[in-house]
Amino acid sequence: MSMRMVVSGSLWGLEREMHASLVRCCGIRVERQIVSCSSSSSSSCCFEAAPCCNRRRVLLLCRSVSSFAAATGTVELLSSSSSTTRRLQPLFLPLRSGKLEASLETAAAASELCFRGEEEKQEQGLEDVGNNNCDRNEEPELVGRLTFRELLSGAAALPDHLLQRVEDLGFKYPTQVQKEALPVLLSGRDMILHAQTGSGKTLAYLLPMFSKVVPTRAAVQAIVVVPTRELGMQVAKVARMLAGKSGEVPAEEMNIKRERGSITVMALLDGGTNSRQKSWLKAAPPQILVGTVERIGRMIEMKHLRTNAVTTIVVDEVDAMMGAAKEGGHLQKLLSVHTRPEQRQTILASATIPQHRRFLQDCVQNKWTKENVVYTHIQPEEKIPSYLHHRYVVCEKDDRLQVLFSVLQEDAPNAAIIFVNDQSEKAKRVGNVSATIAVAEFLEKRKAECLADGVDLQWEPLILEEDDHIHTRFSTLSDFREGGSGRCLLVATELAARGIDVPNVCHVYNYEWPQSVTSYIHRAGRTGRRPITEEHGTVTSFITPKELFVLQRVENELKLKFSSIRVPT
Ligand SMILES: Nc1ncnc2c1ncn2[C@@H]1O[C@H](COP(=O)(O)OP(=O)(O)OP(=O)(O)O)[C@@H](O)[C@H]1O
Repeated sequence: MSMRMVVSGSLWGLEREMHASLVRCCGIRVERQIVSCSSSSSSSCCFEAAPCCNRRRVLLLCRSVSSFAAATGTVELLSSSSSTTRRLQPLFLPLRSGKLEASLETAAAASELCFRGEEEKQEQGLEDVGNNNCDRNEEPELVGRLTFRELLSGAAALPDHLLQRVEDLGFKYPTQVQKEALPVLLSGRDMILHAQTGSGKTLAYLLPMFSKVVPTRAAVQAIVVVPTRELGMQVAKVARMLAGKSGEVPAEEMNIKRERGSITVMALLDGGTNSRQKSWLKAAPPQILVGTVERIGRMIEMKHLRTNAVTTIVVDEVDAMMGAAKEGGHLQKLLSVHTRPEQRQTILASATIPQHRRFLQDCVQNKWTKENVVYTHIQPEEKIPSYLHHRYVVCEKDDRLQVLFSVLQEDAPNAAIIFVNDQSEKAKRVGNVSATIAVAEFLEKRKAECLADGVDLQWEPLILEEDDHIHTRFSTLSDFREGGSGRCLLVATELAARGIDVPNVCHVYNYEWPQSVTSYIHRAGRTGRRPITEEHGTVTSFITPKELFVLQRVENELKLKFSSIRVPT
């Protein structure tokens, strides 16, 4: 049986153990977990969990008698208004002297009758009294086929024109993260959205934002903060598609072209022309702004950007930004000085939120979010999508280019990203050739040699790195997205690791081993980006014999298995 689990503040730190114990003692697999930070957490957890209850059972673990009583009371209250909340199950878990499994067994035994009763009813094909035909969707095989319209009509409603827009764009079924997050976000709650790469977080945060924006009001009402220009262009493009702007709007001149009554989206990104951005913001403020944090901060401080009408702030890749000294400072100022949490809905999203409990506390203490922020973690046991295949090749540093060439020849990917590490400042100063250029030039050279022998590899190596001019970066990424006529191989630094979405990338190569496990997750997540189909993607790392030990660490931490490949001859 798979369930959702809700843990209140007093049980923080025990989730991981509880997942394992629930499987062992009760045969329950936790598919999603909610943590509430509020002081009256058990009651607020019930409210949080209620929207999910018409699809799955939700287990609410309480440690003290008083929180259990509060939870039971709230469930009863909710049940009188909605039959679906009968699937919300408070469980009293006294947890004396750390005996988690013993407490869990006793608690589960006490509630078993209730679960078994429901299972038996389902087996006999009996419908729950008072439940409408929603229950038919509770069959596991049908859950994945719930449409946006079914999910978002009724209590957690999305305006019809937006639902229509989503369907017109070809999105019929919500992904897991959208199913979980949208009802809660549409109720107006703040959220820390922690879900795997490629799981569809962008749509999950943009739809509630669009549902609140008033098209006739010429003021910035929503801000999406992103770490890089590249990700900003991508998010702005999705937002413009939702706003009904046809096709891609690459030139920032188009931002100002606002039809009466329609929502406008402006990209306020590093590298744009300051004076133009200023006059656009003044003459025709867009309703939605997608920007890099430094640029947004500067515009606010110079009083070109007014934030008094802002009702939503989204921070995408929040861990990357909070973790960077400069961006972190600007971001904190935006969240707690330039705007106030009680005046807005705040959504902080990422596929990686290290030390999430600490982060949750920081959010509340520093007033980055409201106190009752919901922490939504989709598939907490799976930090990386299960449909990625992880391989490694052992080779010495000096042989790496040749080995890369052989592996590429064998794989023949239509679109791939080859990651190298950022060049150090010292290496730049002494004028060393960057790894991106070394790899791309080598591939070009071998391509030419093969062509001279009558073999057309059809490779098109492209380079993406921070030091390139923004226009070069923009056109490189456009070329890569469009695919061109050949097999596109993007040789990129860490810049391409966060958020970039090119669905046909089937291979990622770590030409240089990433500097952290977090970086491995994000690089790997550039492939396998079709959340509904769960198509496989392959991640191949090139490591020296001395680096072999790092694989074990990643295997343990991410619970994955690397397979070794031999150098193709
Ligand atoms: N409901 C859906 N049905 C089909 N495809 C979807 C759906 N929602 C999103 N997608 C597609 O899934 C891909 C990944 O979505 P998105 O970029 O939002 O992922 P993400 O969770 O933000 O990933 P990352 O953490 O890597 O940034 C995109 O190509 C997007 O168009």
